[in-house]
Amino acid sequence: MAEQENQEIGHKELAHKTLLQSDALYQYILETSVFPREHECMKELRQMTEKHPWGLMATPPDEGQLINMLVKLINAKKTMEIGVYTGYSLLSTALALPHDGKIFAIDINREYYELGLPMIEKAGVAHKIDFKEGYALPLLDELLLDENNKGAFDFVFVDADKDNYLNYHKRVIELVRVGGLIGYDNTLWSGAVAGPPDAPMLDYVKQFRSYVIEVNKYLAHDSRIEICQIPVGDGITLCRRII
Ligand SMILES: C[S@@+](CC[C@H](N)C(=O)[O-])C[C@H]1O[C@@H](n2cnc3c(N)ncnc32)[C@H](O)[C@@H]1O
Repeated sequence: MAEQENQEIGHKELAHKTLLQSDALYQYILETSVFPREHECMKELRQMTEKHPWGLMATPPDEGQLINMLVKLINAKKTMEIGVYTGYSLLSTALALPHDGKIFAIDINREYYELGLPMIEKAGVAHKIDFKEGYALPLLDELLLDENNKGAFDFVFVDADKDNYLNYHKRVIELVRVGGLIGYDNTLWSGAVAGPPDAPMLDYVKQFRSYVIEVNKYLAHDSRIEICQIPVGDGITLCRRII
């Protein structure tokens, strides 16, 4: 019984990430809005990633579509991604950027990135990506040593270790320009943020739940930003820097 409850509050059968109650509705959104528009190389990358043992880590296709739209709406040219994995959100960003746009992309694991790289190359956007293998925190600190990087980024997508989100925010807020956007992924954390701490939940959900709650509280009261919580995928909090 407990195991069954666990599955019910986690990602549905671990087959996809969505907070929608009905799988049929999610499928409807994908089939009517996302898949007909999905770039051929994004599709290839997504299908390859779905077969990877950690495939569930990837940004889901409806969220990828949202990121692509946001990057275009704010006319972003210089962006950053923290947590690349095989590159689904990276490719959706790269495709939205102008030809001379740039993404500073960070991940501790280059092998993951290299799995998706052939599809990024096929899409003709690999030249926009500056991939850095390493831990994000020291790389952000290094960027901050150069005054020219402060306020230089139009968009930053944060999708790595949840226990560091607050540390990332303290740095990224200085790197994004006023009027620019930061997207923090997984901020609804399978819905566990709204449930009691002793509710049945998958181990990894339990492990990081308090960090996600802490960052959500912080963002809600940070006067340097306006925020908007969007229940797409596992929840993305958009933060627009205002001062
Ligand atoms: C959820 S996945 C990213 C998914 C990706 N955005 C996508 O669309 O497929 C998280 C990634 O963060 C990376 N990561 C975890 N901790 C990190 C850290 N401290 N610094 C940099 N990358 C990290 C992992 O290697 C993993 O590839």
